[in-house]
Amino acid sequence: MSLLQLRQVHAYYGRIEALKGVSLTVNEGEIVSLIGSNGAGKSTTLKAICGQVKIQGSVIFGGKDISAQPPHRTALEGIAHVPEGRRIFPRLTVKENLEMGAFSVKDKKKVKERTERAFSYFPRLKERYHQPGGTMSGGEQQMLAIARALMMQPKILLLDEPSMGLAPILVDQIFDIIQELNRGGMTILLVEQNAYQALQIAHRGYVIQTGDILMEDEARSLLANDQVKEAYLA
Ligand SMILES: Nc1ncnc2c1ncn2[C@@H]1O[C@H](COP(=O)(O)OP(=O)(O)OP(=O)(O)O)[C@@H](O)[C@H]1O
Repeated sequence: MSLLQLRQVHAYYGRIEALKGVSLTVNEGEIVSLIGSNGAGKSTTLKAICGQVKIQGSVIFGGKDISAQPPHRTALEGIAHVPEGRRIFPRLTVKENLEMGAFSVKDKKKVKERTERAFSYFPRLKERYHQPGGTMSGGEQQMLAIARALMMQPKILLLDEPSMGLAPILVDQIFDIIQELNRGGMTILLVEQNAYQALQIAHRGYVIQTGDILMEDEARSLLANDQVKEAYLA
């Protein structure tokens, strides 16, 4: 069943048309990877979904048109966005960062349960519970950014370049965790420049180029596609 649908979405930064009619679907339980080169419109697609840019066209989530909704509303609908550059609160501890992720949840017991659940995916964060986020390694900060997004118990995770700037061993760990989250039932839309690994863990994928969807297919077909290999997997 389709959880998220973009229908002919156009997005603008002033006069720049960053998305030129993007249509894509994410079904419940899937990992869908959106790949493309620098400036292709990957981050803008995620921003369009969560209401951070002005759009034309429609975004349908769980059967409801959420096109005109601002970010705090789309978050409440169940859309969690982990932006590029892992914007955690650097001076707050891991614990406080996680609590901020669940700011609208008043029941402390629930917050604690969710924290424990996040730690089951990210045991490293448990060891760093009282450490300020900004003093942790890049990989740990990425883990914290994802864990914080999980605190709202979203229906979908939008991940923007989670592997960016990480050492290969940490990239592998992050991709493993993304897969594990998906096995636990989380639906994921993954934006990545690391096209090879992103397609390896995805069910389906889309290729975006200068604001247009160029291709869509099963991830394994995209991995085997000569055009994709030449442009994105070389
Ligand atoms: N705030 C902004 N103001 C003006 N133009 C912008 C802004 N943000 C993005 N753009 C432009 O919109 C287009 C798409 O950018 P976007 O960040 O979505 O690409 P991307 O595929 O995520 O690239 P990258 O991998 O480099 O992050 C680019 O041409 C970019 O220069």
